[in-house]
Amino acid sequence: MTAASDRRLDRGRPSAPVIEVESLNVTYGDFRAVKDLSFQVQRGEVYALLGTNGAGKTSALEVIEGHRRASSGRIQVFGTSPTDRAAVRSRTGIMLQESGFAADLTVAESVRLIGRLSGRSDTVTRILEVVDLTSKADTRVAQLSGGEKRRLDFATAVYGRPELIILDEPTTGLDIQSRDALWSAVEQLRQDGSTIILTTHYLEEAQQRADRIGLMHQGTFRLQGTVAELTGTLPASIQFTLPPGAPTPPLPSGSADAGHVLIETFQLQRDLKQLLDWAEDHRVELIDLAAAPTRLDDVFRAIDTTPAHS
Ligand SMILES: Nc1ncnc2c1ncn2[C@@H]1O[C@H](COP(=O)(O)OP(=O)(O)OP(=O)(O)O)[C@@H](O)[C@H]1O
Repeated sequence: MTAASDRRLDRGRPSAPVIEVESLNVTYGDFRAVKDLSFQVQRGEVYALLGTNGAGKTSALEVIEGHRRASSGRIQVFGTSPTDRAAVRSRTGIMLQESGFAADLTVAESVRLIGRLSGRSDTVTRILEVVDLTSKADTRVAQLSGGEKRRLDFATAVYGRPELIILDEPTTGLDIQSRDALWSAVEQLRQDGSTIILTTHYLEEAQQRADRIGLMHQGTFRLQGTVAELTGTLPASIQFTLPPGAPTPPLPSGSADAGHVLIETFQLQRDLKQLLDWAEDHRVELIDLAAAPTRLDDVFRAIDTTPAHS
């Protein structure tokens, strides 16, 4: 039995979280970049840390990676300290925000080096296929494009199919095909039992791919949960224009300038049905009718007015 199938079989059993963060604080001098952050990532989850620029995402990830010491707090990875290299490093693949490869090594040499440093076993051929750099195996790192360098960074994280994969803005600078390929590779790793934590500024990706999201602003979580839980914090909207002389619709609504009506609702389907039934009964045409569910973008835009919670 392979390690991967072993892990798949294990997934049904309750197990300790892979990452446990309790009251994490990271300070730079007098500046508190991360303030009392608490969360857990369960085995097999894809967890996305989202947030505004400077929210503290990379600072928090660096502590989980073991690259930075927390100013205070309790952080456990696989039930031990992330700085316990012997226990954690060989089980963890990390893609940093910025590449650190020697410019004069070739792509194949770089991957071989990763392999030796990781302590995991894999083949250069397989990894180059996963990150679609087979045709660049003999190209020097200095000659790679920005997107190709990012794919080589991804190779560092997935070499040897680690149990925990930490990705800091993995798809920044990648074209749409490369982004889709990266997400397919992540999905495959997750199916094989890996746990993934990542940061991204592409909200659509997080909406489609993450099991849970932590939304950070100014060092703290403003919201944490599934996409449905996050979008459920704001109302959806129904908009239309009433023809002159039409009766008043049955639902509480916002501005009616020039007959334009905006209805905000947490019960989109129910209220839309009620409105359509009313319009039919009263023979009213709802001009330019549009119903929009709440999107992650809306939640993100409202971040300034969302109170902090730990
Ligand atoms: N080494 C450092 N010394 C001083 N301040 C730092 C240092 N690293 C980060 N900061 C500050 O800490 C805050 C959080 O930075 P961090 O890189 O963790 O944010 P982020 O959420 O990853 O941001 P982005 O989305 O822009 O990458 C920022 O205000 C940043 O300027």
